[in-house]
Amino acid sequence: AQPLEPRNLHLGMFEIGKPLGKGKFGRVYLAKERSSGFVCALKVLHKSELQQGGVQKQVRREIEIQSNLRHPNVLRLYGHFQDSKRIFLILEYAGRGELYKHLRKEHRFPEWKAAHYIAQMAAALKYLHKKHVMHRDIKPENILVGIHGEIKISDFGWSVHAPNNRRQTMCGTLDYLPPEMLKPGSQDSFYNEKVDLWSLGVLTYEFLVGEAPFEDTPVMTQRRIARADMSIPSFVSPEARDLIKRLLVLDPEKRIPKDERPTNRSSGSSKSGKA
Ligand SMILES: O=C(O)Cn1ncc2ncnc(NCCc3cnc(NC(=O)Nc4cccc(Cl)c4)s3)c21
Repeated sequence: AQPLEPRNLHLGMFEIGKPLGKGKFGRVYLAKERSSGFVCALKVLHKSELQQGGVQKQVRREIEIQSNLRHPNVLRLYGHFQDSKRIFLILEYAGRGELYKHLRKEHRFPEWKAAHYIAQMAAALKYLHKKHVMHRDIKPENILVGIHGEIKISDFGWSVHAPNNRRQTMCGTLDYLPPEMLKPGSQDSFYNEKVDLWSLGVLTYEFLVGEAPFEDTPVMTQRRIARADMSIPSFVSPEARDLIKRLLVLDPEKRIPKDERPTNRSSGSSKSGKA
């Protein structure tokens, strides 16, 4: 049954549990819907802070986009409600919390674990892109881990329908920004969901190496991104190196191209273009 069926959702319906974390715009709590016992995560957003941040429209868009998404590797947004001062997002609870905490603790993932995670990310992105939704903020901080170790892309606060030429003032790290979002050429420079494939390449690198490929001072990071200037350590396997190199391509249309002809390289195997 849909435990959160009634449209008149309100705070009194929930027993609030431990705090799960606090983001830039609000806190997240473990919560249980009283009548059904349904466990979820409740994100509390203060309208005043959203106004100050000028992000109310983004929250509305996130709710609209994410309410229609159903995929095992995309964190569910079950519903939302508000009172005079706050907006509440009713989210799927991810039992093993934030992926970046696991990454920092382990420094970097062994290839079997990184491959398992990147395969799930690729499946989630394939699903999102088929619906012409681009996330635009893929990074370890926006990936959660479920109780069975499966990963969930979360926080669609920056997601939009593709294509898009809106200039968003980015906050947070530049490390994951694709070149086409760094300095859009002319005003009508559109970018599309391929931006997520660049970020997937950065994520693959960071899982395997333990730091982002273009990590540097902000100015240098932008310059290195614009040139796809990175070096891959020798302990990274040839297969992983190949995947990173196929994702961190400056031309968005050349990232993991769909109908790639196997290159007739003399040495090495020519792999199919399948992502
Ligand atoms: O991650 C943690 O801190 C702790 N944690 N641990 C377990 C767990 N299980 C589920 N959710 C968690 N956290 C909430 C993740 C989010 C999902 N969707 C969001 N959307 C959003 O913040 N939107 C938003 C806000 C303000 C402005 C704008 Cl523009 C958009 S946040 C969990």
